[in-house]
Amino acid sequence: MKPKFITLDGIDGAGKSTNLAVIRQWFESHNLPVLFTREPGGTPVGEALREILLNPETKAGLRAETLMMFAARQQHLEDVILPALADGIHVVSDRFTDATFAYQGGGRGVPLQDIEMLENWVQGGFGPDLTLLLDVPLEVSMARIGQTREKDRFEQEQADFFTRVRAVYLERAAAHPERYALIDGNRSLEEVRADIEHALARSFGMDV
Ligand SMILES: Nc1ncnc2c1ncn2[C@@H]1O[C@H](COP(=O)(O)OP(=O)(O)O)[C@@H](O)[C@H]1O
Ligand SMILES: Cc1cn([C@H]2C[C@H](O)[C@@H](COP(=O)(O)OP(=O)(O)O)O2)c(=O)[nH]c1=O
Repeated sequence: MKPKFITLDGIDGAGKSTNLAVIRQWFESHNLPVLFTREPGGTPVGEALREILLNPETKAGLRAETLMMFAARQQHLEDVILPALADGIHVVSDRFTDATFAYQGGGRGVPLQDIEMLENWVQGGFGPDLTLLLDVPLEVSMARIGQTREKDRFEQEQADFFTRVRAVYLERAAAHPERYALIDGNRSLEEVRADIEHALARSFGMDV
């Protein structure tokens, strides 16, 4: 079986971290080799860039922020993602290029054509086989983030920023329904789990 590249994305508070455990358990129970990684991050260079990017003190401009996301991604692809796939290991990334379209494009207003250009430069034609997109209404995301943790540089943004971020995610999923599993994250954990398991099974051609 050709190894798959699967990404998990969505606005902050949609339930990504919570549901990574579901994905992990699914791979374990099907005895499939898998590597979990994240963006920005996944390599020493990427993790150093993550520190800069998420630090509320960082005053990066729009283009510098976007380029740092892609610099981290370039290293991640070269050192982690592509080698694992070449070794027959499936890869699950907690966020990928959809997040750049959504956050830097939708949120910050970087023209989407500029992001597409960088996507082509860094990735060539490479991209996820499946993107699990967790979606929740803004109020739910805000309530969840507000309750649970110290906010990073992106989480400190205001509601209108996340409205634009969410809209770009949803537009991308609507434009390429074959690649995305749009999952309503505003339900019980059991219901969300069932949808994620269903999407994974479908992607692997298993009877569902
Ligand atoms: N389906 C759900 N129902 C209720 N609470 C949830 C659900 N999914 C996640 N949460 C809670 O919301 C908060 C944010 O979830 P988390 O998984 O950290 O989101 P993300 O990684 O997408 O930012 C956590 O406190 C988590 O327990
Ligand atoms: C990958 C990526 C992430 N981001 C943002 C989205 C998130 O707010 C942040 C990464 O946080 P995230 O991975 O969600 O971490 P945590 O769940 O630990 O808070 O980086 C971008 O703005 N652009 C990108 O290309």
